[in-house]
Amino acid sequence: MAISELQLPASVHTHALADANALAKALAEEVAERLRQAIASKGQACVVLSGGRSPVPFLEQLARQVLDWSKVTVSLADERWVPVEHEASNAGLIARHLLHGAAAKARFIGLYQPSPTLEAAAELADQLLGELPPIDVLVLGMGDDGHTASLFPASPNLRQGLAKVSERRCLAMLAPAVPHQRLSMTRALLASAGFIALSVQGAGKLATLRAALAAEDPTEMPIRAFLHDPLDIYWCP
Ligand SMILES: O=C(O)[C@H](O)[C@@H](O)[C@H](O)[C@H](O)COP(=O)(O)O
Repeated sequence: MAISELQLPASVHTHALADANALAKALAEEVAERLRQAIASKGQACVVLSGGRSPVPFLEQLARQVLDWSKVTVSLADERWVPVEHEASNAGLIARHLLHGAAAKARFIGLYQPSPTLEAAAELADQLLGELPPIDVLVLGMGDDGHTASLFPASPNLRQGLAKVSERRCLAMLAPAVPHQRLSMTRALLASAGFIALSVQGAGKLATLRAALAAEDPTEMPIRAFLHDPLDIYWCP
């Protein structure tokens, strides 16, 4: 099965790449070009990235791109509520695979905050994200259950997290897999991005996308919140 077989809305563009390295390179080049354009027109650029396992080759390719990283703000679509030293930290992932060499000059705004409770940490992150410039580029991943960022089906706060209009930028979420406690940018903030890419690999994720396209309720599969607006899907077998 290939991504071209999906019945996608006209606003969704697909990029089918031969393998994970080709996808990483193509997506990194697209993201870098859009960041250069934002810097040229506004003097600054903001990119919001997702964590997980698959983004590593993309992050390494992005770190190699030639652009004025001192004018770029990098943030995270979501975070596991663990310190940056923890192996599951998305901030740690970004530090290891993107923010080195020239890209170390970028400003990073993370979501993790030490706090007595997850809810209080989300409120702190929400305030900190008040400093986030307009998002030029957002790169989302997607879980097999149709979650994206840390907008997980059945999570408390999910309905608030999926609201099209929201004062909140960040909410506490619960994932079915450890680390359960997550912090997620809200749909309202994520959907404000100028360019949104969804990076997915393998037949399983294609099957998830097919299921997501077969119904409308985003509380069942939160990725649905992003499939009916402009979106570029990068896929490889
Ligand atoms: O913190 C996270 O885990 C991510 O932000 C999450 O939303 C990720 O994008 C999906 O789980 C897909 O992960 P993979 O791309 O590694 O399968």
